[in-house]
Amino acid sequence: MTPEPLVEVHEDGPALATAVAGELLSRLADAQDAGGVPRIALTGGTIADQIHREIARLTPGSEVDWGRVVVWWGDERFVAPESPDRNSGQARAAFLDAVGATQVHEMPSTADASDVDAGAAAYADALRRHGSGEFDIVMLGIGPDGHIASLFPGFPQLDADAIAVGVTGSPKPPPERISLTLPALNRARSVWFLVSGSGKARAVAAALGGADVHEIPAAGVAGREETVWFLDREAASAL
Ligand SMILES: O=C(O)[C@H](O)[C@@H](O)[C@H](O)[C@H](O)COP(=O)(O)O
Repeated sequence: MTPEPLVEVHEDGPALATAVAGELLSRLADAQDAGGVPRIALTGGTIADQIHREIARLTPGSEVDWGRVVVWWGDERFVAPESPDRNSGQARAAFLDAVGATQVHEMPSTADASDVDAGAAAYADALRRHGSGEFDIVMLGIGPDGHIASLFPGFPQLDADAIAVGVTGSPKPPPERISLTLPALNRARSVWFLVSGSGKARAVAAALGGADVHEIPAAGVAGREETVWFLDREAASAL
């Protein structure tokens, strides 16, 4: 039985980004102090980018050695490696390069795999090889429709039991994506939802209210030890 989700509300997006970045650095430092090499999965999106930039700003004042953090993604757009749409490219620009992250496992691009399903299979193999099916922290944005990663309402991938899946016809452009599945995401010790803005308020309330996962995919994700909803006031306004 996973513990009840925690809800943390911050004034606005910038305050939310600072709080999440600070909490992440604190958790990573604690894990490293205990001799661990923490494994995290990043997400894409607007608030995630703000959080990433705060991580870059706050890291110099932290004890975190980013060379001893293993970085994965929960989802990625299946586009050319240099495309500005790539979640990994955005994260590298926002903080990974600046903080010196070296154990970074990007999801395949169109240059790495013949198609989106082959890319998903390759990422699943990489996760199995590195034994990192057990993430310490998975971070997830959420769409107005309740999607998380690239798992969208009504899509068959919501019922997949593979580690990673290809997605085509995404309602959020670009259309082709690779995503971890619900079983893979739910193997995380901690799941953090990162949500800013009134446009997500209905989805947040529905997910916390026990909506059907096929209607609100966010309702189907929980950490084995912890689930935290990091919200700003607008995103929390329907609770
Ligand atoms: O690749 C993606 O698009 C993301 O992983 C996606 O799941 C995102 O996190 C949400 O759509 C929220 O995005 P915004 O924060 O930009 O609304």
